[in-house]
Amino acid sequence: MSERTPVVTVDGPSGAGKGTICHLLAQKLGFHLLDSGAIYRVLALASIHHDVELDNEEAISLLAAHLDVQFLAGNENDNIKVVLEGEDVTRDIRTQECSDAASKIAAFPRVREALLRRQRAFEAEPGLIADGRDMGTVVFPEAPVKIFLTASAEERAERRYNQLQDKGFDVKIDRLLAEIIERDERDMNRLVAPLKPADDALVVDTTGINIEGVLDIVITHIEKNLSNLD
Ligand SMILES: Nc1ncnc2c1ncn2[C@@H]1O[C@H](COP(=O)(O)OP(=O)(O)O)[C@@H](O)[C@H]1O
Ligand SMILES: Nc1ccn([C@@H]2O[C@H](COP(=O)(O)OP(=O)(O)O)[C@@H](O)[C@H]2O)c(=O)n1
Repeated sequence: MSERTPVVTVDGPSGAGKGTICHLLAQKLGFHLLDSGAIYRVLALASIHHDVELDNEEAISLLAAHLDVQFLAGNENDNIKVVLEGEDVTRDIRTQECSDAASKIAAFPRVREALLRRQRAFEAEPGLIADGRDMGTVVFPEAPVKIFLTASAEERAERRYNQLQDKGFDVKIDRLLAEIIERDERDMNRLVAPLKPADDALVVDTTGINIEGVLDIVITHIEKNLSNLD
């Protein structure tokens, strides 16, 4: 990693608000954005499309090395468009099936290794906001600013429920909560790059704090730690 490019890492469990806060930060600071979870989700979908069993580490790491994915900037309020092998999969990668599959394949060391360079290539001037589980611990360990967002599982399930309902998905809150707890366990207990705060991360429990409140806390921390912001 170059010493000059400012990288802000934002890690944490599902529904903690990483994506939301990272979009707002990238807009405010004019930085690039890495949604690393989307890469794991796309790889999971590619595995399903190619009929690769989700326990086949070798085949999935091979797919990872050759993954044909593009992240295309939408218009200002739009999310980034995700294109896998020429097909728009922006919506398909957000299903519960894909979340579950992503967290299963993300536990394989060779899969993570195969995706490392692709993630680091997002680092570019004037700066990068990196959203994920291991951004501060593994992918950008020298980042000058690290944040770890969390919230109670119940609140995260409720946020996810409202979000998926707004997008027109038919979901049940009990199932979402169970899925979030199961995914947290798998992400926190895997042998490589487990979900945990970096030693030098600011940990923010966002339970009961609205998006604006969280953004204030995070911006204050960034301003204190990135000296060259205007
Ligand atoms: N602090 C917050 N309070 C209430 N809702 C939130 C908060 N942060 C995010 N949300 C909402 O919760 C949902 C999940 O947030 P998201 O940013 O996708 O989480 P993550 O990327 O960590 O999984 C979104 O609909 C978002 O608008
Ligand atoms: N840096 C990352 C990002 C995601 N992941 C995996 O990919 C899954 C989906 O990530 P995501 O960030 O899109 O998930 P949500 O927080 O949006 O629910 C996670 O449950 C992790 O298992 C990972 O292992 N490492």
